[in-house]
Amino acid sequence: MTVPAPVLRAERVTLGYGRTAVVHDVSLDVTEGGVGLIGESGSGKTTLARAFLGLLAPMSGAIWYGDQNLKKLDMRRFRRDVQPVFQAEALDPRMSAGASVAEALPRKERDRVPALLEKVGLPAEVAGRRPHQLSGGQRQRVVIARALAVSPRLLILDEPTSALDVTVQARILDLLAGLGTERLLITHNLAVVSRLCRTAHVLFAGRVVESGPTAELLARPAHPYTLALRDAVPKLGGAPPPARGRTEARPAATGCPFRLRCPLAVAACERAPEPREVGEGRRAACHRAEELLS
Ligand SMILES: Nc1ncnc2c1ncn2[C@@H]1O[C@H](COP(=O)(O)OP(=O)(O)OP(=O)(O)O)[C@@H](O)[C@H]1O
Repeated sequence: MTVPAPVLRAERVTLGYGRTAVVHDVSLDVTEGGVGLIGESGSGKTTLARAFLGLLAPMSGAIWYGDQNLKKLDMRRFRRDVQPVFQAEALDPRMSAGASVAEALPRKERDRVPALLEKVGLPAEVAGRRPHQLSGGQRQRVVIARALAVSPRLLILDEPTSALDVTVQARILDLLAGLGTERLLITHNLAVVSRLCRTAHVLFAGRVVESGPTAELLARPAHPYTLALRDAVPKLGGAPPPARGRTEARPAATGCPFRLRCPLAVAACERAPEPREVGEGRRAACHRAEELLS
């Protein structure tokens, strides 16, 4: 079986602001079937997404689009191929939904607005309304229609449903799943990743601590941080999950960054674990991954 080439690839990328690195030595491929970046606030998800969009140059390492380094790429073409889907709050409050979508289209293609609105499940009359006259779900659909206007190859979605209530969220996820456009999804919501991404990468303190097929990674985490994230999801009607480790502790500056919060930490964790293969298609940066998996 031939493995399709990744759409985008981060190769040993370190990213930061000024001289401060916040994403460290990350390698990951954006492959077919949807890729999710999971992690708590401040773990570096948006920073990595900005680098994948060509908005932030790596301090070291490289981002590849096919066989081309983003640094040397014709960005006009790239910006059509790889589209961000921002949160609906980014819509211009003075513009109607139709005008917002039309703005993203080349002038001679502006008659495609009704078809694009229909594609994202919006009735034609919505075109004349401004953002405050739309529901949260409708606003998010307008944002998606804008991104689809240039027929992109890949969507980079940053928390596309976090501002929406659960039923609206489910309908937007159905819409995204049915589009057939490749996606890189950034979220702290594991249910969203399960629905839209075949592969998931878990980020902690700017490092990928675990990667693998989403279903297996969530069913049987190989890193204690993935386990903590999974078990922190409140179950409807269930008791709150028991606290694991010290959730308030900052990432450790030396050794494994998760060790001060980790219920499984041992002396060996003072030495930083390298990411390594821990099963088919699975990698984890934890000295105790095999124990956790068994
Ligand atoms: N423009 C900036 N200047 C300086 N530091 C920044 C800037 N943007 C983000 N950071 C820092 O980089 C780190 C990673 O932030 P980032 O926004 O990538 O995290 P995140 O995982 O996307 O978080 P969230 O889920 O809250 O959006 C944080 O420590 C943050 O404070």
